[in-house]
Amino acid sequence: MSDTARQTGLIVALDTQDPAQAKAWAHAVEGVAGVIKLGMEFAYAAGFQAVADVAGQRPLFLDLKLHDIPNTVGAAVKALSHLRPRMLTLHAVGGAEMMKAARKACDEAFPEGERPLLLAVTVLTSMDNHALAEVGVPDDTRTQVLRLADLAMKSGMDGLICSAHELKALREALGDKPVLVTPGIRPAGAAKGDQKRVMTPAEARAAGADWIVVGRPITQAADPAAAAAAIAAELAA
Ligand SMILES: O=C(O)c1cc(=O)[nH]c(=O)n1[C@@H]1O[C@H](COP(=O)(O)O)[C@@H](O)[C@H]1O
Repeated sequence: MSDTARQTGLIVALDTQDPAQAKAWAHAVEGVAGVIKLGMEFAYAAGFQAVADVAGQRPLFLDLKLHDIPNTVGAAVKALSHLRPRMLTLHAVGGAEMMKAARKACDEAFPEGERPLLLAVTVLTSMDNHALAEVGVPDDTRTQVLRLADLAMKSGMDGLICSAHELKALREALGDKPVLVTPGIRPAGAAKGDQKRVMTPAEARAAGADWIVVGRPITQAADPAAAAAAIAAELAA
């Protein structure tokens, strides 16, 4: 698929502990965000009934970044299936057996199809080469992302979480099939915060992202609806 033909969607990360705030943000980005993301901050603070309440009929990216032994991760995937997420994350460094267990559990929990996309987190966008070296990985971020991406796709994952910096290399190595989702997105001039490997929405689209994930540049803006609309316009330009 050529870069110009690719549609890149916007996922808005509703990172808060407050269900009323999450609902307000979800409402503000209605029609602009293709998917809303609720993660561990919200689920741990507000609980899974609140996750279901905020998501309602909206497509949900449930970002819990599962990482445990295969039996536990498989059981967790089944336990979460009632939420019917559109996307679910797990850490690729959990290994092939863990990812295969997640995929098996997912197939069993959704026998009719329509199962969540399983997305493997490669190297967090908050990490750089130095941070990788600190956890014992001597390779650079790109090499490690490509290694984990290959393992993830061989282990039944549908897609990958990566930074926009690795998109071109991933497309070259793996083609169009993997769903590539990129956080660490910052509109020009926005504060990076704790993110290290960042790109603008337009750059991520040009590099081959299927979805970008944006949190604080929208949720902490004076007008979240306008901020989301501006990013969507940048993706559509
Ligand atoms: O899995 C994720 O969504 C994720 C992976 C990653 O490598 N980096 C990353 O930032 N995220 C998530 O993407 C969102 C980014 O938020 P902002 O930095 O506020 O735009 C947060 O909810 C993170 O949990």
